[in-house]
Amino acid sequence: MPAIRIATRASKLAIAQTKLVCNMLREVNADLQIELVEISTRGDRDKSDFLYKSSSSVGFFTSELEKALLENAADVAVHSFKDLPTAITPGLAITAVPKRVSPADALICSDGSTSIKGLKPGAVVGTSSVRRIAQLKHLRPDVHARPCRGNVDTRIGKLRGGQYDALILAHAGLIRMGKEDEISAVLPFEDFLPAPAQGALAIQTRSDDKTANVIVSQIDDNGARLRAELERRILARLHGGCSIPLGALAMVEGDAVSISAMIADPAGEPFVREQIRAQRQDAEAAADELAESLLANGGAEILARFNRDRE
Ligand SMILES: NCc1[nH]cc(CCC(=O)O)c1CC(=O)O
Repeated sequence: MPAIRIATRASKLAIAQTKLVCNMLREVNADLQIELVEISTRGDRDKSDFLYKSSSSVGFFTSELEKALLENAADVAVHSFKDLPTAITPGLAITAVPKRVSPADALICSDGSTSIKGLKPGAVVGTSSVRRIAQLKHLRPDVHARPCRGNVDTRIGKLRGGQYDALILAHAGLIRMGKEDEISAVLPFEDFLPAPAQGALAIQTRSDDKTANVIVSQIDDNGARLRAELERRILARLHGGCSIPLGALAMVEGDAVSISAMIADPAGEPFVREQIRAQRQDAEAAADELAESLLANGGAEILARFNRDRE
């Protein structure tokens, strides 16, 4: 059998994620030959602080990987699902969403605080995500959010160097990089909703590549896919794929699903958060209903203002 070529970003986290995927693929296919194709993306090269406000950030971490698939320079691309725009690229398919690790956000503090409420007055928190900033300011109007980019090690280095009092990062990324010891708190969903599909991976192939599709589809996890797709459905209804101050989390328990979502001004107010429950077969309609309800109850104004301010 010829080697399957897997495109990955070259960051430590991306490589760690891709190795996990390689292991999953080998578990279902013991003698699979794998070749890694490392690709640098705009997101890896651009270190500007205000990335997440810019509408040109669509596909920032993913479009070069998609291009490699379309040009037949690779057969499989491994993405952090939350980085993938909601608009699907013709010719490509998400063939697997493997079992998801934690969707939560995590707090790393330099002063021993173990919650957002416990941060010292006026603390400086490093994050460039408008979703994290909005929820942080909602809970603690007195703290300051300051942009923080770079890979996980760079960010933690800046924290230890005294540039910030705390950081908010994806729990999943910290787990995958073996940095769980650094975590001060995993943020509870009641306070803090994750980005749509955070913690999930999207494994993409060419739609017509039967060989790759047969192999890759074996590591798909039904529940992980359903949850991530419901969350992204809300994102798609509220926006195309650029980064907006939206959190969404779907939970599946047996035949029932519950979906929570929030949209807020990055200043922390106005802030709208709602939840809906439904039977699994009605889950898509429930996600649409939740998105409409958010928009009707203040979300439309929040979004209009956000989009105006970032132009
Ligand atoms: N855009 C950055 C990004 N994309 C995916 C992850 C973490 C892993 C994941 O959410 O699956 C991160 C870093 C972070 O948010 O802290």
